[in-house]
Amino acid sequence: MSSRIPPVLRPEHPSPRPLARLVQEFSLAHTGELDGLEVTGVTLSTRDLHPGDLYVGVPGAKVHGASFAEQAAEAGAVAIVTDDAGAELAAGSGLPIILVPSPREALGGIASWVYRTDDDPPLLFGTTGTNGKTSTSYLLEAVLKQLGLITGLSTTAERHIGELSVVSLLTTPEASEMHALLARMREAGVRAVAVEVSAQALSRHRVDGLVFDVAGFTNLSHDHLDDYADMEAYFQAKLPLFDPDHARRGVVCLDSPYGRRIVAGSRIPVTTIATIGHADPEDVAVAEWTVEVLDETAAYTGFRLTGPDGRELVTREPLIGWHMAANAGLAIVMLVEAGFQLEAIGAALEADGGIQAYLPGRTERVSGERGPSVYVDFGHSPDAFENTLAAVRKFTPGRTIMVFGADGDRDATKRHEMARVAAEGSDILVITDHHPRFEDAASIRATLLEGAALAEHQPEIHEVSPPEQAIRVAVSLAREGDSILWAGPGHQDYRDIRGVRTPYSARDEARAALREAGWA
Ligand SMILES: CC(=O)N[C@H]1[C@@H](OP(=O)(O)OP(=O)(O)OC[C@H]2O[C@@H](n3ccc(=O)[nH]c3=O)[C@H](O)[C@@H]2O)O[C@H](CO)[C@@H](O)[C@@H]1O[C@H](C)C(=O)N[C@@H](C)C(=O)N[C@H](CCC(=O)O)C(=O)O
Repeated sequence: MSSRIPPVLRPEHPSPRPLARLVQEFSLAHTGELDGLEVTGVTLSTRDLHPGDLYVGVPGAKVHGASFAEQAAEAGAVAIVTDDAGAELAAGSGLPIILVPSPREALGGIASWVYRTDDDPPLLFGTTGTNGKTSTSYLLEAVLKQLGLITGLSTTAERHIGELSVVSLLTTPEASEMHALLARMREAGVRAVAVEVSAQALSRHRVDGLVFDVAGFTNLSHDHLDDYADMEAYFQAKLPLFDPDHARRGVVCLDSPYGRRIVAGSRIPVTTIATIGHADPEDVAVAEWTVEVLDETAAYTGFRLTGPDGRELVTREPLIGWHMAANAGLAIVMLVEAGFQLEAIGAALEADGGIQAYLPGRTERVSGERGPSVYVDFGHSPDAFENTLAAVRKFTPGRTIMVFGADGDRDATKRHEMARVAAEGSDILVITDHHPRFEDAASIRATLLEGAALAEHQPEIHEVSPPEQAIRVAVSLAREGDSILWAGPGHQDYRDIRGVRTPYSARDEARAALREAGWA
């Protein structure tokens, strides 16, 4: 058992800035003497506080960050930035106190100032939406690399600085970490960065102080309704990315009905893209760019991207399913909007190792030549299940076996629908555990069984815990020609059980199960 918290990437050679200047430039009230104090970093966690940091005490869901002011002082913080409530809590710490109405809202601007991230920034791409934002970000990175740029990446899976890779804790890091990451990227010569932007990040000001050159929207469907009151609130959380504070221009995919609403609510110039046969025909008719899937196999998808002024790109990429062609189309149009020529992008796609780029755990085939095809996927919403199951079924001569569990302590309202969609699209369903967190795994499975019972089509259903056992049961039931789709864990290398991250890889478990069954 181990609990591993990924490191926060910071600049290796921070350049100190006078704290008095920050207060002056931002017109902030303060108590305590600031003259002579220099700041080299910013954090909102004492667990990641370096001497010389400004500690930003935010009111959290559980506790006010300012209640850790004394620990911050002991760890070498130069001052604390907080609100009125925080100032009372920090009074005994001996730290100078800089007052702001909302520390979370102030964090992005302050971090940008400390790390000087608005000084010659790289090309910034930000992608949001329920499904496809990680894949789109990886695709952007892959093509940008082929175009000759040193790239950076921030996704739910990993952060990349050129060739350096570190696993992620949050999908979108807190603003202090985001700006530290960008400063570290600058040291490494990074000139283009693809960032996955979650709704929670927008609601919590995690991308404040960044202006994306191009913002992308994939789609919106049921997710995160533990955090948002309803779909409308979830939609509204995404909209600020399409605001001049956050992006210069946008590319909006119209495949879900929310695309049209993003266009209507956007306050920046946007261009649109839609997938023929999947978006509403009226949206396809008005979209400036269209994606048309031409041919598909279990190994690749060929598609045509058509844009204004007769622009066209026909390509065949090692991506599975129409939804991946939609993500690729979005990434390509985002690059066009950033000023790259479609022809150059086409050449980058054709180049060896281009988009072959590693898309870890995105309908990743982990089986070999013999035996059932086994795919591990990261999708964990009903919509993602539907698309991935449809793609897998299409190339499966035999039966489709699905293995999945649901997140504990995350949106419980989607569990019935996830299970119903999974039952509808599979011949055999193996219901198992995912990250139980602090919930009871057996009762999550019971809810999933209830949801599966709502499907019109009833597959053979097994309930197997833990997931290491579930994949072995699935493999033992599979025959040559069958496919197994294990949805949820994707690239992740741990399971969260009662707050402890236990090392575990679905990809490794699936390979081991195939070996033990004599298929590999
Ligand atoms: C609901 C939520 O967003 N919570 C975030 C929030 O935690 P919190 O408000 O509970 O913080 P708290 O425990 O009350 O502590 C308050 C403050 O005291 C600080 N503190 C606390 C203890 C201590 O010893 N020292 C210290 O400095 C904390 O760092 C924090 O700044 O602030 C923390 C510090 O930055 C975040 O790690 C934490 O994200 C948690 C881990 C989380 O799971 N967030 C999810 C909802 C999330 O943001 N998900 C999205 C989308 C995922 C997706 O794409 O599906 C994401 O972008 O990851």
